[in-house]
Amino acid sequence: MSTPDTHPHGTPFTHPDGTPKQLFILREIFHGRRLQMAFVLALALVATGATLILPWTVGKLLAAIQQNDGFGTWTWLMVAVGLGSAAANALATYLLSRMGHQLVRRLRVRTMRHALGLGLHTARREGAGNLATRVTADAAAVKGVVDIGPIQLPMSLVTLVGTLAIMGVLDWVLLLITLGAFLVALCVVGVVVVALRRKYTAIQHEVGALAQQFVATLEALTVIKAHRAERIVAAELDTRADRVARFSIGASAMEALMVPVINLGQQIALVAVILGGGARITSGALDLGTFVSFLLYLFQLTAPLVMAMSGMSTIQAGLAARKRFDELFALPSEPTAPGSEQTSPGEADAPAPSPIAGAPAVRFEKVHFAYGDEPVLRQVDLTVPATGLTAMVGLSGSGKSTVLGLVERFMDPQEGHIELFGHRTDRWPLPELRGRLAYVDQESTLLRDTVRTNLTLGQEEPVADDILLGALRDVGLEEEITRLPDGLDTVLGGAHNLSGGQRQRLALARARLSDAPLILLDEPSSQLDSLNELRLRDLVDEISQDRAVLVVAHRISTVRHADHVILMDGGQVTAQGRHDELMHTSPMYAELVRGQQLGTSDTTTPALAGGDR
Ligand SMILES: Nc1ncnc2c1ncn2[C@@H]1O[C@H](COP(=O)(O)OP(=O)(O)OP(=O)(O)O)[C@@H](O)[C@H]1O
Repeated sequence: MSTPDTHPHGTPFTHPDGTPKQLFILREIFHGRRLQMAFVLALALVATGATLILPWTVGKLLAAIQQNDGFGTWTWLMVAVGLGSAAANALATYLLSRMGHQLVRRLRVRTMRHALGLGLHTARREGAGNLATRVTADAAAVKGVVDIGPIQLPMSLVTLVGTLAIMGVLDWVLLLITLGAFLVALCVVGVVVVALRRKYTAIQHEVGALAQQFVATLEALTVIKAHRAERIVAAELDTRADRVARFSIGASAMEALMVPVINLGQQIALVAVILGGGARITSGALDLGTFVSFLLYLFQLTAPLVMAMSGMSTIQAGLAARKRFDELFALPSEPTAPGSEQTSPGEADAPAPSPIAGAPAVRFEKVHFAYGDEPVLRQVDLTVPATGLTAMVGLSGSGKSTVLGLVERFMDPQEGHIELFGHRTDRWPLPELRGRLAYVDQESTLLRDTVRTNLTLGQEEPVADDILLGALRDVGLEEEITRLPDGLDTVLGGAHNLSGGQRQRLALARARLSDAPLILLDEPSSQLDSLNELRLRDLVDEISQDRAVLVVAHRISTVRHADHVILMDGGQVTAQGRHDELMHTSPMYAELVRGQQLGTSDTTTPALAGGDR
């Protein structure tokens, strides 16, 4: 059985070629920037070369001073080499860092687009906080690889090898003494670098989980405060933060080992070289100038070594983050995402089918669907006529919202098929399919954006103010919106929030403005007062004259009004027909209606979606 975001035939949510889209950091940096990269490389080589010859010029200067001959030239050369090395180094670092920021920008854009293009179920399973961490902390970790990986780390290694080579030329015996002294230190550091990778993976995973839990907590803030549960949820968050800290402290302990171990290696090497060098000078095998140069190279050895080792740990963190990006990019996206590279064969490129005249707006045939193992819809057959109002009723949890989600293709059925205006939904290009639907979800979700944006969501052309105000008038919201400080341009969500009923009406106005031939309304009147409910009824009547409206009905008044009623029970359609017919033919429907009529004080518009199953 396929997962909810997976089509039974492998489309639309599977990868076109079945391979995960990996993040190749170095390839991404070099792509289209070969010249710039070559320039940075040249600068880095100049800086490294200058660093390598600096001690040699010092040795020459010393010799010139001893012989009192030409030390001015060597002084100037030494200063020029020192300054040249610093300038080339600074410029290379800046250019590389700039490229890193550009790469991170591209990575963030790609991540956000990919996240927006994920199937709804997948995105929710991943979690908002966890996805957001990819754009923040994980992207920053990848930047570390760019700063270190392509230039600094190789240059450190070149400097290291170059320094060792020059030391070998100066005195190979002293070089052997140096290597022996450093060997143990390097082994310890090598083990630490490998262990760090595991630590960084764990830290990034825990940071994602912490962000995820924090976001989920903030989303539930009203309930948390109302139940004075701040302390309990804070304690849970503390536990998560503790886990992050524990792993981070473990990593810090390892990182802290590196520099002292290398320094210790250097100290031991220094003592050994001084003793060995003294003996060799005494025996005449080594002169003082060469010995001083050797010592300077020995001092210079630590910097590239520390850089290489700490660079390795930064790279380990970046590679652990890269794995998290790879995991995200491997998640299949819907073929609707803006700029999505993923299309489903034969689907996204296909022209939109023309609606078949006389075909119903929606037809389910033997549809079976489960979010996990437990079936939510079983063998569902239903029809929504191309015009008129169709009401779907049933107890809570009977699968009504799931039916709407399947029509929208937020997920696909595991068995059976669904038709929209005579064509199977899996044959419609997804944007075309959704372009034919207007959907008001159960929560009447609004964007944290202006009233105007919320009203015209999905419309490509700007809509005139009088049309927007007309739609607001139809849902009784015109006055309330014009009273807001910036009217249609007031940003909702922050200082200006709407009540539940106002949100519901705004969402209805958005559906009103759309010219979609099928309107899906998920309990649109659950928070409306009787006056606004009457408005809604008029509005739906008007819209359904020439279009199909499928409404998950909450109130008996809506159902009475409907041209067609679908009764759901336990994931199955148990009856379909007109309200009057069903009152006679379906005892369950009659009982539901009567039970609800008795169970409410408002006998004119009693609620129909009743108690939990
Ligand atoms: N995203 C999801 N993941 C897992 N299970 C889900 C998910 N959404 C819904 N369900 C389950 O599917 C079943 C049907 O849910 P659905 O929301 O379709 O019912 P409904 O009839 O619309 O209920 P209500 O009237 O309360 O809104 C329920 O048992 C619910 O727990």
